[in-house]
Amino acid sequence: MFVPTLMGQCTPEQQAYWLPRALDMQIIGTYAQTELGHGTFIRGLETTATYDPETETFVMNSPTLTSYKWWAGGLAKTVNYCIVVAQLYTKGVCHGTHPFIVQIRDEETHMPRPGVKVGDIGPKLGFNTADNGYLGFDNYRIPRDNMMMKNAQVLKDGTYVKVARHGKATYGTMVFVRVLLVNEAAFNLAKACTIAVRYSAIRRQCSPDSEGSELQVLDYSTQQHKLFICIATAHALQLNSTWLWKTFSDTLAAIKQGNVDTLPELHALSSCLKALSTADAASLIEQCRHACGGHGYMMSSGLPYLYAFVTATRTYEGDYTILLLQTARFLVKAYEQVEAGKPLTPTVSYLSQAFTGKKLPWDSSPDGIIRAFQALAAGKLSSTVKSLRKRLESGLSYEQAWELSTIQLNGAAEAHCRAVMSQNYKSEIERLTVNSSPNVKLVLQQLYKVYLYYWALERTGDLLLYTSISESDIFELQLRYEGLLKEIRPNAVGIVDAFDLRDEVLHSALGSYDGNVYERLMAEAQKSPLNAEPVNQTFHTYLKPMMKGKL
Ligand SMILES: CC(C)(COP(=O)(O)OP(=O)(O)OC[C@H]1O[C@@H](n2cnc3c(N)ncnc32)[C@H](O)[C@@H]1OP(=O)(O)O)[C@@H](O)C(=O)NCCC(=O)NCCSC(=O)/C=C/CCCCCCCCCCCCC(=O)O
Ligand SMILES: Cc1cc2nc3c(=O)[nH]c(=O)nc-3n(C[C@H](O)[C@H](O)[C@H](O)COP(=O)(O)OP(=O)(O)OC[C@H]3O[C@@H](n4cnc5c(N)ncnc54)[C@H](O)[C@@H]3O)c2cc1C
Repeated sequence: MFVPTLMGQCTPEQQAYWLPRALDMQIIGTYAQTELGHGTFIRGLETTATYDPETETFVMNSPTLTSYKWWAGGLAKTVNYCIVVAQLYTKGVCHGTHPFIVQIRDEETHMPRPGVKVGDIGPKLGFNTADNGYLGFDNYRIPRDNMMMKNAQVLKDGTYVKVARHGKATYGTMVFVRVLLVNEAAFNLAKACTIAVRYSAIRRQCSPDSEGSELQVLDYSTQQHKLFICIATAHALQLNSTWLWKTFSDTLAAIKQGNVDTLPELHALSSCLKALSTADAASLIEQCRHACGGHGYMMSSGLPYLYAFVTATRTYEGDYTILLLQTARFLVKAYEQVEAGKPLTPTVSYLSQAFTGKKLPWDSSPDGIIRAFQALAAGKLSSTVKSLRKRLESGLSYEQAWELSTIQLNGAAEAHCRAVMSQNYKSEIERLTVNSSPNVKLVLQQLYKVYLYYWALERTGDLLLYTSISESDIFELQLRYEGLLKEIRPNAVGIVDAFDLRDEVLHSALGSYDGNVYERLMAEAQKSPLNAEPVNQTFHTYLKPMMKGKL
């Protein structure tokens, strides 16, 4: 996050000074925005940067315990520089949060600079290879030039100058990392399902008829139900990640030309796609662990590490709930656009359906299900706006009405994102497989149908509300979904092998390519320190005295 912020928030002159040093690892930095007391509410951050024109410096301070920077990766013991997001004061006026480059340790001795308090925040659920730290300032001075001045400046005499035309220029790094995190979610889910599917092909358990041999657990329908949605989702996230990256690049190019019109849609898309991709990946990685029984609970399976790493992404770079609410904010505005007869941006063009007043005729084809997801999203948004307006009519303020409607707002945002992801998934597969062999086309079509059928069956309640789907349609769809799982089964191992993830990347006794699961589990067990000697010394110090009643 240090380098992307230098690139996004510094003037060309500042980049010329800082970037080469950062890229050459002459300095190591982190991005310190979150505080002990605030992570989501950026405008509530308490760290201050007060400009002193006498010395042409900013004085950094942590006025309260809750103002201590908290969480930044590498902050505890690794970095010697930080990008610190602080409330900027000059001439007695607060201009809100701005980014500053702050040296916190001596480049030679690595000792913390005078006025800097820094340390580790302690053990975490995962991410323990990163020394996330805390940071406090006590009247610590930095040069004026260390304010990152691409979007705003403070002149030598303390005059504040706003440069960027759009108010959220300083949030650019977060959008960039959110876009990256969709790809990270796909990559880590692909690892987990490779591990779980390979293991499920090796693992044999139970024989339905007492004479027969035990079945591969991958042959069980319930195991296929657990795992094939994981494979389909890994592809869905990867294709949406590529699509979002292009949207991000196009928006950046437009902003460089001074056109910020597509920024709100990019923020809405990056928010909900980051939220859903990280939440789906985390829950499906845990589902992969569940599918591997006891051995999935071993650290040597690689699955606990993957879960602990990915579940953090649901929180950092914008908590799941918060980001969906950002998307909901954009959707409510789009709804009002439709009412006013104004044109809509591409990803919300389907919202006009919300005004037909009719249920969408059910069509179980892939395109029909995608249209159903769009009708569902439009219907949920319409119902949410109705609740919002009912509360406003009761005399509540907009903020109060909004807060009371946030459960529905989040539901509408999730439905919108599912519709966007489904549309992208199918259209990207069709675009990318134009020249593919029939077999590849068939397998990838089977996977996106698993995705569509799975989520349609997960959302039958909403489909009954907003489409003409009937009980028998749902019954038929369930049978079709279960049949599709059986069609995929023969190719399942080949499909995860196609992720082409080396053993060194998987780090898994269960998922290694050679399938020698039991030998690897035993080999990993031998590494346990408890196996260093036949009798551990605790027998003599605790167990034996206890058994002799002497403890
Ligand atoms: C958005 C908030 C929640 C609210 O902000 P606020 O200022 O109050 O704004 P609002 O009033 O809600 O809205 C005002 C308007 O501004 C618009 N807006 C808001 N945000 C943005 C934005 N980002 N872009 C554009 N527009 C924006 C909003 O729509 C409103 O517009 P309008 O008025 O409706 O028109 C805000 O508080 C917020 O964002 N909070 C979340 C805080 C957050 O995200 N914190 C993150 C801290 S940093 C962090 O967590 C870092 C984590 C690092 C972990 C490790 C990262 C690993 C990277 C993985 C990738 C690895 C890739 C390489 C792998 C390899 O090489 O192998
Ligand atoms: C592994 C990891 C690495 C991190 N790395 C960094 C880093 O390098 N740099 C950095 O600056 N930060 C980092 N963070 C911090 C991260 O950005 C914050 O944790 C995140 O932004 C969430 O903020 P918070 O922790 O204050 O949670 P809070 O915002 O306090 O959320 C707590 C709960 O309150 C809910 N909530 C909060 N506000 C609202 C609201 N307005 N409406 C409804 N519900 C609400 C949330 O949904 C959540 O359920 C990291 C965090 C983790 C876990």
